[in-house]
Amino acid sequence: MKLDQWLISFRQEKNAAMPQELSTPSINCSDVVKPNRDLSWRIAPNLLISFKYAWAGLRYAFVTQRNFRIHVVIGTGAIAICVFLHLQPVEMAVIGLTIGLVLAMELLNTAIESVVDLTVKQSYHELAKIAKDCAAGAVLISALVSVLVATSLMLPPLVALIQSALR
Ligand SMILES: Nc1ncnc2c1ncn2[C@@H]1O[C@H](COP(=O)(O)OP(=O)(O)OP(=O)(O)O)[C@@H](O)[C@H]1O
Repeated sequence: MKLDQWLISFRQEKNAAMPQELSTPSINCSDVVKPNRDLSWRIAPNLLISFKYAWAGLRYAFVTQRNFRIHVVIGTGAIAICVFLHLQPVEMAVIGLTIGLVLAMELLNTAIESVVDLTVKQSYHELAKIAKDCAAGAVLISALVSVLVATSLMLPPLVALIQSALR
């Protein structure tokens, strides 16, 4: 049985089992569940085109989002320092993960901002504020965690290097 058919029969069974005053209005799930994503304006026909769209998203974020550019520069610098300090591969992997997390959060923040702006345009809405503030909060949390991780992994070898240079 297809997913949309299953959802329709599930909802009908659920409504039949409920007292009439508690049952939810019947929704035609085939209007909501679109297995072929009929609501999408365009669907990437193959993997190569999917990568092209993903690259377009990255380029958009880099060109338009100042914070994304700052995080790219800081992340690149952090990787350069890791290489310079000869950190262990696992330490580099952890720092790389946190850099990736921050950049991914920035991209999601940009996506949420765009969807919110598309929905409410230039009008004020309390839910738009919550969505944007929470997305910005997610970026902040990931950035703080990455600073904590980078500091705890880079500081000891950096201090040791400076001390040996001063001797
Ligand atoms: N339509 C809206 N309704 C209510 N509040 C909004 C709306 N648009 C923006 N805001 C408020 O203004 C703040 C800044 O909006 P903006 O679109 O610049 O998001 P941002 O997260 O600060 O952007 P960036 O991540 O690029 O710095 C939001 O965090 C939110 O509090």
